Formats: sequence, structure tokens, C-alpha cells
Amino acid sequence: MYLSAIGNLWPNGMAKNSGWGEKQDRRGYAEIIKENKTFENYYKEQNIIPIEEWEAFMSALKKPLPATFRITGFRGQAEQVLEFVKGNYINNLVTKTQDGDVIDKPYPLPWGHRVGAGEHDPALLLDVKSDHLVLDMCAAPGSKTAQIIEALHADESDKQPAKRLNSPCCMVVNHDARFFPKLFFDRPDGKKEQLMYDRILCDVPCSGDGTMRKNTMIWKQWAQTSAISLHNLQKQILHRGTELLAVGGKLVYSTCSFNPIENEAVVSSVLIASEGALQLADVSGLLPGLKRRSGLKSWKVINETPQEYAKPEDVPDKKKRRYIESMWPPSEEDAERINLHRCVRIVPHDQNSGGFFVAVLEKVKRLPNEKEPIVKTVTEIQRTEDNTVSADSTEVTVKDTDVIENAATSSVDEDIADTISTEDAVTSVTPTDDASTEGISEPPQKKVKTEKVTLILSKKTPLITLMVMGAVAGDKMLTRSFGGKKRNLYYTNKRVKQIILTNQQKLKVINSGIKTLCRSDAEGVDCSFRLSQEGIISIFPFMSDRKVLVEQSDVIKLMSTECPFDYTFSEKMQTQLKTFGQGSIVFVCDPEISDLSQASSKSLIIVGWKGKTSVRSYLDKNSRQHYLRMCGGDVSQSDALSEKQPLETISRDASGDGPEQDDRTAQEKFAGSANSEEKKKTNKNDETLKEADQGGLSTIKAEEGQVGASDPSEATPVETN
Ligand SMILES: C[S@@+](CC[C@H](N)C(=O)[O-])C[C@H]1O[C@@H](n2cnc3c(N)ncnc32)[C@H](O)[C@@H]1O
Repeated sequence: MYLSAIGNLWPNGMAKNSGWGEKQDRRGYAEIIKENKTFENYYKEQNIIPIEEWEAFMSALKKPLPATFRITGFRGQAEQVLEFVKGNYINNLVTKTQDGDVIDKPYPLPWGHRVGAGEHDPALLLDVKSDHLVLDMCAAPGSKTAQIIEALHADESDKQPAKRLNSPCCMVVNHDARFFPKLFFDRPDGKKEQLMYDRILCDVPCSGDGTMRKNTMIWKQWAQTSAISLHNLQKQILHRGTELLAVGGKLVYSTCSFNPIENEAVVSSVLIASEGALQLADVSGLLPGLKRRSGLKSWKVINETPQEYAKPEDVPDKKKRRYIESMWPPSEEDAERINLHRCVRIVPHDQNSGGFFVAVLEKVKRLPNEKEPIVKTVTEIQRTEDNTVSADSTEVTVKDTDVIENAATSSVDEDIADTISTEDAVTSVTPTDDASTEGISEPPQKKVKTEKVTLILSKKTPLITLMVMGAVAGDKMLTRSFGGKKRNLYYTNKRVKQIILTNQQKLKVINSGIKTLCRSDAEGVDCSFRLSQEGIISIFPFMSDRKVLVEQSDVIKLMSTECPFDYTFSEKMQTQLKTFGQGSIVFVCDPEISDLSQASSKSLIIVGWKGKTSVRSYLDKNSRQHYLRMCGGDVSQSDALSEKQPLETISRDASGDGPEQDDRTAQEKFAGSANSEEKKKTNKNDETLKEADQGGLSTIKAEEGQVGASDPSEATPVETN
């Protein structure tokens, strides 16, 4: 579940100072002059709204966009957070007036439960079900992808959280959407069949004038030629999307632009070319409460002077490549036949939102030039591929039988992600020969700059079964390292993994799955891996052991001290700790449960390490501060977490999951900060214990070459849009 609220959280004056929503504008809100006569004249000509509404339209555009926030996560936590925010903050606010403007209290968006801020509605109109195969063609930076992932996980509610992109059924790849390659999957009869997607989102690059309330620089930079430059790219992306869409599937085309050249013109040209294979869906009954305008049936093609080209023939020869035929409106008859009015335009003054455009396309039969679904044999596939490097299926043994129930031997294959450096990922895209060029211009043969494209794969085989079946890693774990020791094990979906392996010659995979186990060659510990905070919620339900039920005071101790000794915790926790040897451990805190078997997704679950005589958590400083506050602890009283302490003195481990594993540094810090009663207890006895413990904790080798990265989603369950 996710819930929404919208409201002017900041009075105008504060918004001005804070720069809230003024993303690209470093000069501050007050200095931007919200006037652009070219913009006004252009859209008056285009009739995007009746002229009598013009003032209301312009006046709404000039106001800052209300702050909206969406509570993500899984049902239990989302409800708790919403109740908390309402109870502790919203209920205490009063409606105020400032400079004549009424500042409302935050309120839930009126059009239903599962709705984010307006600009996210396209993802909702996709109607994603948990067994769908979904392709998000222009995914960066990923906010709609996050919503799609939530929809894929919707059935699992409390079992499987959908934390932004942290999902076993998501794969991020880097390709130019216009030439997104055909991918194949293995059929039970051993043949390979082309993947066709149930749902596709084409949230294409656009001029973005619907976001003027947020991106105020657009007031200054706006020009009608942006739409002219983008039209062909948008059309190519949409066209490629329709080729990859399964018959019976749905595709959402969306922009944050008011401009019909980027909207209705793109949609109508692709629809007409499809000769009835594509239809515009009637979405008037969806998202009740969302005020919308029908798609336009006619518009003008205007050049920069500004002069109208009434028909393609009016364009001077030297500009013919720029002004292409598909920019002009279809005949009245065609516009009627394809139901162009079913496109949706959202305007800011209807519900105090941004502006955007959405069209939902349904594929009812194959496209005119689309052949029967391709089925190839493995040999055929290999013949067509230049490179025949096959997946390395090195065996890796996960030795920690304590940690994961039924974990025995796991066969781990290679992900290709490590073959792509960050630079490569954004610069080198060679279109594959099977990206159809039907109806679109030739694919560029030179290197082109591209953004990420996200491929989300169905999770028909739920991740949950994989561990219970005794194959923790068997067919759903990936590692991204070639040769040598495997660093991290990523928990993924069986289909995602199969598709990566089947299509590794074509796919530039950036990311897939959830980091669940990290290498940790600690001396004296019979396990080559440790748990990762990032993947703990996925793996927790299958852990039979290594769990400790802790009290609130224990969490406070754990969060405020680097490596607290066992004896400093509650009796109950100490008793449990005594039963464990050194290694990965999980702390569970939940005031509502008395037994570990009652732990649920609402429980606080923290990954840590049990040394000989002390423990530690694998959380970064921000997360520890967050949990400390949540448990009523005082951050300012903790030397390890105090804001005053320079960041660099809190070292982190190389995997990014927590503090550096050199326990001595932390212990020295602990011993050195003698200003609290607790720390004065660091006596001779402790010194002996400390030395003993260092033998265990300090010998854990940090993972090689991993860049530290915190898990901010842990600490920030409320996301702002
Ligand atoms: C409107 S934004 C998408 C926003 C995204 N859907 C979200 O909700 O966060 C369009 C994105 O497409 C990217 N893009 C531009 N050209 C592209 C191409 N040829 N293929 C794929 N993505 C492209 C842009 O860089 C931009 O990040």
C-alpha cells in the first residue's frame, strides 16, 4: 500500500528561502520572473484550454507547486507512518492565511488510495498486476519505476516490502529506448521465444513545460522549437514500445508537456500507422476524482518566428528534415476513428497540480509488419551472436548453515554488470541488429549518450519459495564478480536471472536483485558470508537462527555505541547472545511481541555482528541516528553519533553496510570518550575483554573494491516528490 497527502507544508516565505521545488534554479524563487509571452501566445494558438480559463491557468502556473509526499513501503509500516504523521504533525496544524493566500493543512489526495502526486498517475494507469512482465523504457531517475515495483509486489502486502528499486524482480539495463533489443526466454521445450511485455511505460523525454511550477527556469528557457526537436525521438520510442508489446498488453505514453506536437501528434501518428492494431483505451472511469481534459483533435505547427506551417508542403526545403509530416494533426475523420479525445491532458488550475499528458494504448492484434512470435533454437541463437562467451557457473558454497535454513550448496552464475564501467554505461550503446527500424530513422552507428532503461520482470515465481525449497542461491542468486571469490550474492527472481543469462550478449545490465549476503572471511567463523542490511527483510522469514529479540533500551545502546560489550545489554539479550558463536546476527525489536516467531514486517530488524564479547550493528550513521531517535534515545548524548563529530571519524566498512570492520578503531573511540557514566565503566576488565574481542572482530577482512553506500531508504520512509 502506499498513501498520499498533498498540501502546502511550507508557507510561501519559507518556500522562497528554502528553495523548495526550485530544483534547477540556484538564484532563488524571488528572482525568477514568471512571464513568457511567447509561451502564452503559443498555447493560446494551440487552444489547449478554452480562452476564458486563461487567467486561471496562468495564475496556477505562477504559484509554486504544493509539496506532496508519498508514503512508500509495505502496508503495516505505511499505515503506521501515516497515523504517526497525522497524529503528531498534521492534526496540530491549523489553516492559515499569508499574503492573502490560504495555506491549507496537508490533506490526502482526493482520487483514491493508491495515488501519488499527479505526475505519477501515468504509472497507475498502466494497471500493473503482480504476474506482469513490465518494461519501463525511459526510467531514469526512477520514480515511476518505484511505483511499478510497488504494484508488482502489491499482493504480498506485509510479506515483501517494495522499497523503491530494491526488489528481486527488477533489473536495470542501459539501452537507448529507440533500439531496445529483442530479448528471449527459455521455453520448457528447450526453444527460445521472444519476450513480449504485458505492460510498457514510455515516459518519454519532453520539453517539460508542465513542470514550470517546480522547475521555474522553464519560464526563461521555454521555446516552441523544443517540441519540434523532440517529436521524432518521442515517436521512435513509442514505436519501439508498441513493437515489444504483447497482443492484449497495454502501453502508457506520457509527457510532462502541454504541447500537442509532443503528445497527440506522436500518439496519432503511431496509432494510424498501426492500422487498427493499437487502440486508445477509454480511461475516463479510472482514477475517479482526477480532473482531466480530453485530447485535442487539431493543433498548429508553428516555427520559431513564430509562423504557422499550415501543411507539410509549406515547410521550406531546408527545414523539411526538421518539420516532419507526423507533426500535423490527422484528418478529422482519422482523429474521430482513433478516438483521439481519449488522450488525457492534466492542467494545473483543475486541481492545483502540475501539467501532464497521458495516453493508454491497447494492442489488439499484431502490427502490420509484425511477424509471428519468434521462436529460436539454442543453436540458432548462438549462431546469430558474435560472441559466444557463456555464463560462468562457478560453484560457491554458502557455509553458514546456522544462518539460513536449508542453505546448502549454491550454484552461482555470473551477472554481466561488472563488465560495464560507469563511463561505458552512459556512453556506449551499439544498437543491436534486431532493433526494428520500421517507420523510424536508421539507428545511429556512432556512440550515443543514453540514460538508463529499466526492465522489470514478472515475479510469477515468488522469491519467497526459493529458500524454503532448499536452494537459497541455486537458481535465483547472482554474483557480479568474475573469477576469484564471490563478493556479494544478489537475491533475484528466477526469471530475471534466466533472462540475464539467455540474453547476456545483448543486455547491458546495471543492476539486478537485492544484495543479501556479503563476503566476510572472518577468522574462526565458519561462514564466508555475512548478512546485509539491504536484503534482510527478504531473507529474514527464512532464517531459523541467529536472531535476538531485543528491548528498546538495547537498541538505544546498540545505536549509540560503536561496539557495546555483551554485558551492557539487558539480561534477556545477554542470555540470548550467550547461545551464539561469532558471526552475523539479527536484532529484532518490537514492543508488541514476546517471541521471535511473532516478528513481522512491522518489527525493527537490524543486521549486526556478534564478536567474542561485544556486538555491533551494520547500519550507517544516519540510520543509527534515526533508529536512536525512534527509540527515544538522545543523539546529542552519543559521541559516536553526535552531529558535532566529524563524519570521517566514523569509518565505514568497504561494503557500505556499516562501520568499518576494524573494531580496534571503534573500541579506541569508545574507550576515549569517557564523559558518560557508561563509558567510565571501561575498566581493566573491559580492556581484557576488548583485547580478546579484537581477535574476532578486527580480523574480518573488508570486501575489496566496494564503494560505500548507505541505505537511505531505511532511514527515510517518507519520500518527497
Ligand atoms: C521524463 S523522464 C523519465 C522520468 C521517469 N519515468 C521517472 O518517473 O522518474 C525521461 C527520461 O528519459 C531519458 N532518455 C532520454 N533519451 C532517451 C533514450 N533515447 N532512451 C531512453 N531514455 C532516454 C532522459 O534522460 C530522462 O531521464
